[in-house]
Amino acid sequence: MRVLIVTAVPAERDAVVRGVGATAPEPAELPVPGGVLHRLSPAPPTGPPLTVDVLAAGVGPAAAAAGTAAALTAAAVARTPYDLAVSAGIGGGFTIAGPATARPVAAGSVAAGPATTAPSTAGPAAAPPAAARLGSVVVADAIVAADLGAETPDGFAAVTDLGFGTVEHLPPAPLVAAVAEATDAVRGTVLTVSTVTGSAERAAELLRRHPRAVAEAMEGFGVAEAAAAQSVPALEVRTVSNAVGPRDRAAWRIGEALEALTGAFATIAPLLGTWTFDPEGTRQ
Ligand SMILES: O=C(O)c1cccc(C(=O)CC[C@H]2O[C@@H](n3cnc4c(=O)[nH]cnc43)[C@H](O)[C@@H]2O)c1
Repeated sequence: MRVLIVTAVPAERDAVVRGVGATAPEPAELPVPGGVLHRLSPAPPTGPPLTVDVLAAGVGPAAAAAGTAAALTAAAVARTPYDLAVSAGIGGGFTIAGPATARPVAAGSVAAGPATTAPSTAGPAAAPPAAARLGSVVVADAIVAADLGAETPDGFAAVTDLGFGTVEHLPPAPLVAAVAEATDAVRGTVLTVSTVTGSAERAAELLRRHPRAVAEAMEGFGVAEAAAAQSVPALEVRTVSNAVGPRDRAAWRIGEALEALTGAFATIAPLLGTWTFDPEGTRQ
């Protein structure tokens, strides 16, 4: 099993490396076009060998897509293709749970505490999931480009409404379920935005358009789009550093979120070691 994990910044990469590396020696550093892979080969307790490469590709969907495409292509050309691409890092959490119609937006404050796990049967069409609180782990069951489209007199139109491309990628459901259950994560839609939300109004608008959104970040769709172009499944794992809403950078709990990211990947790495996919993405 070969897994590519893509973060935005080196601090996130290092947090992931610490988590995966709990059972591995020091990472080797391998150059790829435009970046450096940190390669870890943790020994899974059973099953086939696991290679995990972690890449800090930069902030935003374009940098994420470029870095992911470069790493996937280099691996494919070397005849050692990846089986899975993971977008990982910190993110903003939609901190209030409940049905879309009764889902007010947090006005800047984040309720600390353990994550509430969404029902294990929840899929993209199910009821809105639980709140993604500070420090909680979020696993995307849908990776959605939230601002890829056009403003029209009738409001926002996604590129798909205009007849182009895609705005959503769905990670393999069995893998999402296994990773979310193992990490006690909130499961739901993770939005990819090019502009960090900075107002209650914008947060409310995003939730109105995406009632199952649990978090926003800036790279997931880029990773997933690059992976889809090479028929590689994608996953997105975030830990919540701040509430989506009025901008209050001083309230971001980056250290806590990075620690949670390390903890999440210490749990996820052994799972990946035993994971294989069939063409439908179901577990074998
Ligand atoms: O300043 C630091 O020490 C530091 C350490 C690790 C990460 C950062 C970042 O600023 C990472 C930016 C990254 O975080 C995602 N993110 C986090 N919160 C949000 C949000 O509310 N809305 C959108 N994105 C968010 C995003 O993916 C950025 O790439 C700093």
